[in-house]
Amino acid sequence: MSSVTVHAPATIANLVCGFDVLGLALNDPYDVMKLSISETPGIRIQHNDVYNLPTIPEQNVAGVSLLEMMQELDSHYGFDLVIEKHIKPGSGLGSSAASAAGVVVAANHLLGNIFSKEDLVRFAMAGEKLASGVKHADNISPGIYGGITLIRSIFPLDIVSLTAPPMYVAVVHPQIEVKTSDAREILRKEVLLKDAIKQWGNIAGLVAGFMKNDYGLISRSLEDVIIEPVRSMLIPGFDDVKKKSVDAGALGGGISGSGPSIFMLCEEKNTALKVEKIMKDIYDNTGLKYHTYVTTINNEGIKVEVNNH
Ligand SMILES: Nc1ncnc2c1ncn2[C@@H]1O[C@H](COP(=O)(O)OP(=O)(O)O)[C@@H](O)[C@H]1O
Ligand SMILES: N[C@@H](CCOP(=O)(O)O)C(=O)O
Repeated sequence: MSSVTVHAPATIANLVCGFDVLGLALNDPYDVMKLSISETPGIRIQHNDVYNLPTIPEQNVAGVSLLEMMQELDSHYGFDLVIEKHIKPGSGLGSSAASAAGVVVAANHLLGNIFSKEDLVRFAMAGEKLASGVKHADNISPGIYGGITLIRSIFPLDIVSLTAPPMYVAVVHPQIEVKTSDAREILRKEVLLKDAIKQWGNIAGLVAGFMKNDYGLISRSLEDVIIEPVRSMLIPGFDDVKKKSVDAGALGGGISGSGPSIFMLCEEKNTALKVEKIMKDIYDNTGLKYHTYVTTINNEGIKVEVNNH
């Protein structure tokens, strides 16, 4: 039986102004998944973690993504999947996307890389639909392509890999659960033209800032006038973290995905460490449990290791 082990990274969707269109992959944390291909049909899932997630394939985002892929295969293979989750579900760090993207990358490897990266995103979006009710690709794409990606269009898929200057990312994950489906439900369905103009100026500015290695432009563009004012109300300490981090020299930041995690981009490692300290001080005062990370952008994306038996 052949098997591979993949490291599926956490991802930060939206990158403040780019709701559903921008995302980046992180070097830490990541899930570890072992996938084996066998001649016994069906998908068998085991979770070696503390999150009590469903193991029935149709209820697990990894199972649903793999089923989507299997519909396009002629042969009737079976798969055994062991998931060791380190990215807490409902963290805003792309926990569901890590499972959905990780499993299709692993299966593609076992099948001889017959599918393109774009195909893999298409399969994994079925997992995101299960988790959040909507097919969005802003977490899955950076996992599969690595680095920072722009989803110019979802139907049909048009994914653009962006380059960016080196940056450090400080993240705080307050231990409250915000389900992506709930955090989407509370959003207004219409936007004012004046807000839309600000928002698309910021998205264009952020993409240009990444591509031109222009930290000043990146910093000025990290502003969200549409989603953040609504969702930030669900996150205790949000305004404080953001203001004090920017005062300490962070380029800017905001809600990671749909929250509750908050991220800050920094040019220097020292600044990211200062921001982490600010995050810790603020959450120590709230009494909420939390976890922090200081990490960098993962340009490689999901890492595949072949297991030798
Ligand atoms: N393999 C899986 N990994 C993570 N979440 C899963 C998985 N399978 C099903 N889910 C469900 O998906 C939801 C978590 O997704 P979501 O709210 O988008 O969190 P996140 O922001 O961390 O991705 C939870 O309801 C969880 O039960
Ligand atoms: N664009 C989505 C991203 C959700 O990310 P997650 O990490 O919270 O699953 C949204 O903002 O709803």
